[in-house]
Amino acid sequence: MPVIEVTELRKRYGDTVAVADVSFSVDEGEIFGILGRNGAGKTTTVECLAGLRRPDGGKLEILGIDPQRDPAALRPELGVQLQRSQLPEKLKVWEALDLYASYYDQPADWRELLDLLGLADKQHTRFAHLSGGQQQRLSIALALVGNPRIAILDELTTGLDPVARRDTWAVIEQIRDRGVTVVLVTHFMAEAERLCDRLAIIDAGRVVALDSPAGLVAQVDAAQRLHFRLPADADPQVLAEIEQLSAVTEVTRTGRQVIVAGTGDLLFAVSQALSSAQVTPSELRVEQRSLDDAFVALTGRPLDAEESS
Ligand SMILES: Nc1ncnc2c1ncn2[C@@H]1O[C@H](COP(=O)(O)OP(=O)(O)OP(=O)(O)O)[C@@H](O)[C@H]1O
Repeated sequence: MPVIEVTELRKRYGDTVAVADVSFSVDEGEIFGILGRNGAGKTTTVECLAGLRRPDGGKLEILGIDPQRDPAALRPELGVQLQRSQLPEKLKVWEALDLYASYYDQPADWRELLDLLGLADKQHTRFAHLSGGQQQRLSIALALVGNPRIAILDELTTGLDPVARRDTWAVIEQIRDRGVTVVLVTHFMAEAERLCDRLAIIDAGRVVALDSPAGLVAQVDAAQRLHFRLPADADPQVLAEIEQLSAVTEVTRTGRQVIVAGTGDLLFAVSQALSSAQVTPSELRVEQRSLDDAFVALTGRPLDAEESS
């Protein structure tokens, strides 16, 4: 059952169109990802969802509530952790949680949240003395302290080291296991692939694809690639024959190293051609298609190299 419905959302800032046309729905209990490059319109989309920005057009419903029309009804249902959230440096962890809990009629037990997030021993630590990962985990606790049914988490693991990032992923899975629906904004491919049940890829303010990570990969008819090494005495004519196969789109040779790109039954067709020419290749491997390939095929460009790991 959808708990969030976004229909033809539009938002511009002056001449900049941040969101041109975004539609998606989020089912109860899932981790729904919004993946895209910097500036794609992800934050604007979730800020509109959270009622923090007024859309120029389109329709938004969270649990049947319009965030602009009835923000008071939405507040107890929605926990929001936005990018660049900062707390006063001297505020202690327990003070922040106690303060945020006081905003709600039926807050969660924040001590339990501290346990869940591995911050129990940091209760009396000031915000400025927490590590980046601990600050992020505190921001998740603050988003959950109102006992929301839905949590929006924006660029949660940006700036974290790989260990802290993986710890945070485990926490998000635990939150989902507690029945909270999670909307996760990210520009990390691995994060989207690992965590999200479904994923909207947003590019230049539009949804260009929406499916499970595996479904997105399967949608893309990206070339399969076979890599192998020819034996020193191989007749080079075999590559000309491989090039003629209907499954093959391209053959690239660098010294004895060969890459064959193609579709369909590529592995079978190439193996047969090699075998009938009595050529036994070494180091044969098939390159799997990935979410990165799907992203490139759908948007025309990769995520920046340093961002996609
Ligand atoms: N307050 C604002 N005023 C003017 N332009 C803005 C404002 N906020 C965002 N933009 C612009 O709108 C576009 C979409 O920005 P948005 O922050 O929604 O994208 P994003 O996908 O979340 O990117 P990032 O990951 O960098 O936050 C960008 O071109 C951005 O520069």
